[in-house]
Amino acid sequence: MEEKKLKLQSIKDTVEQIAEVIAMVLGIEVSIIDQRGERLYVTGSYKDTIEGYVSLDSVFSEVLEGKKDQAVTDKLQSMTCRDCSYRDQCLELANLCAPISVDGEILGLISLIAFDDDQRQRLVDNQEAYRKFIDKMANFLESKMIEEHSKHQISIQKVQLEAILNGVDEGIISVNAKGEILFINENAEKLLGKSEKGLQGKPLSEVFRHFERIEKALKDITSNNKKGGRLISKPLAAKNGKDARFFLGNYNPVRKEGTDIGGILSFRPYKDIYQMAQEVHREEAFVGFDSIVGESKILQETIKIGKAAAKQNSTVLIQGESGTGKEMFAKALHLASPRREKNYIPINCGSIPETLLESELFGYEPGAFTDANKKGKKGKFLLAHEGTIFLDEIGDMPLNLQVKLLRFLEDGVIEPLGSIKSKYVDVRVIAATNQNLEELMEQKLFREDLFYRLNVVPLRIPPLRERREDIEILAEVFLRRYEERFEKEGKHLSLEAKKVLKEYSWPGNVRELENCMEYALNVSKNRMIHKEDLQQRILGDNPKDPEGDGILSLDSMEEKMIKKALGHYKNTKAAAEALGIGQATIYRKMKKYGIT
Ligand SMILES: Nc1ncnc2c1ncn2[C@@H]1O[C@H](COP(=O)(O)OP(=O)(O)OP(=O)(O)O)[C@@H](O)[C@H]1O
Repeated sequence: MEEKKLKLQSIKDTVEQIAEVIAMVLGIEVSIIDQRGERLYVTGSYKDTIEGYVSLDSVFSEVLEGKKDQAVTDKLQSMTCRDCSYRDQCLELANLCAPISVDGEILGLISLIAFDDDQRQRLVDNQEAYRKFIDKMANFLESKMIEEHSKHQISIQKVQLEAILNGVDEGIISVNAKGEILFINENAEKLLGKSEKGLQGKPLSEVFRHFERIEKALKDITSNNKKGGRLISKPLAAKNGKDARFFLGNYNPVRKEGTDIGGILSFRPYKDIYQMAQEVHREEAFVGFDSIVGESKILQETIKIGKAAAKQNSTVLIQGESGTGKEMFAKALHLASPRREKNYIPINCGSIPETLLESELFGYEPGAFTDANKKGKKGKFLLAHEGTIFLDEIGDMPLNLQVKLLRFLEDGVIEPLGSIKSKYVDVRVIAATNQNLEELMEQKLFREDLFYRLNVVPLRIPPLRERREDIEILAEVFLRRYEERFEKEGKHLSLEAKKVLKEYSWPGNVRELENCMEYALNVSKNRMIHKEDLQQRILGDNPKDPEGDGILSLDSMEEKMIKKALGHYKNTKAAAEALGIGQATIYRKMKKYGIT
């Protein structure tokens, strides 16, 4: 953007007033000329007789070019006037000029003009005093021009700043030292459902519920901290009739020379932040094979097989105990495959009731059942068209669906419920199980033909106890993953704690280790995570209560109760019923605590 230059025209009113003041005080006419030689103002009765621009060979041009000093120019004696092309029309007998300049650049001049002999004589006699006076006046015009220029710059900056603030996704409100609203951006208007007009001048406590508490918290931080308090990620509820709108906000005080002169509140809807956090976590959580942590030879070998398998289109059967990372491998296979741009659709065959699994997988036609969605439903296979479907817990798939899956693997077609026609879909299948499929086959619970169709590329994920070298690095990765969430950064494992971790059998594998680190981070009280900060089961059969007071965390209680119920009933359905939770919930919680 071109920066506006300093110009005398921008203070035209002041130019006129100053010219009149000088003329009145000195009794001599005054002309003020700008940088380009235009007479901006002439006092007295000659106003209309004098030409708009000075001639280029006049004494004024010399002053504007910085060639002449400020002595009186007497027309009768001046060489410049003798050669001036305007000489014959010129009515001026003498003049005294003072340049108006800023930072060495001449931006115009003030000229005292004698139109008669009396004025000329006074000019000659008092030139020293007059010169000082018009110099002062020139200085005044200079500072006025600078002031006008800064005002202009500030107004441009204000417009730019408002455009920036209106362009951000957050709501932004600035307040003065009393907490009254000065500015509110367009997004804040939208989020609060109120207009800027209605909000200007109002205290924030009229806009947000319980803002007084926030102000008090701020004061408390400020009184303990010379730099002044800041609030980060504070929950805010905006008053909106009976309803409230919820946000997370940051408040930054604006301070000048140690004094609060106001503050800036920025806020986003709570919902957005939650979604964003989830997305970031998901993104950060997985980028493919590179996210699979572990340096053991056996794991590296498995990754190598996985990478090679990813390039082909063959069906992969991932086998491994619960929590070994089967799902991770499945996702990594998809991301390393030519299908990576298409859908990856995971489905857990064990956590969906048998009656629903068929429609979940293969969908149904419009009007297939009386209480079904009238438009029909696309099954996971159709959603995964050209991509990958991950059939987790394949060992739990009921036999009738095993037939349908086999049909797909053999002919590439599926049959949605209620349809008489088969549909062709292009889907790569990755299946996983922590069960022993050979045993299931012996018990006739798993079809042999399906097994061989699935097991084209077998991938066995080794349990953690077979790759103890990975334990320390995995533990470290999980500590770093959770430390931000719990705001407990820089924690490390003591040598003793590492030893315990390495010796433990890890029946819940990596998931159990992950939970163990989350727990340890939670309970540890100093920078080092000691062996006492680890869960009791990891410490051994007869561990000491780390707190010594018999109090368990709610998570530990939950884990204990689930184990007790499972031990007692020997099946998940009955255990879930006894605990008063659904079957999907007990599966989720079993997964969480690494219970197999
Ligand atoms: N090598 C690894 N590096 C990093 N994280 C891992 C690794 N292996 C497993 N995990 C983590 O452990 C947890 C369990 O992994 P995942 O769900 O893939 O296991 P799973 O074998 O599919 O379990 P289940 O059989 O119970 O479904 C996840 O949070 C995953 O991020």
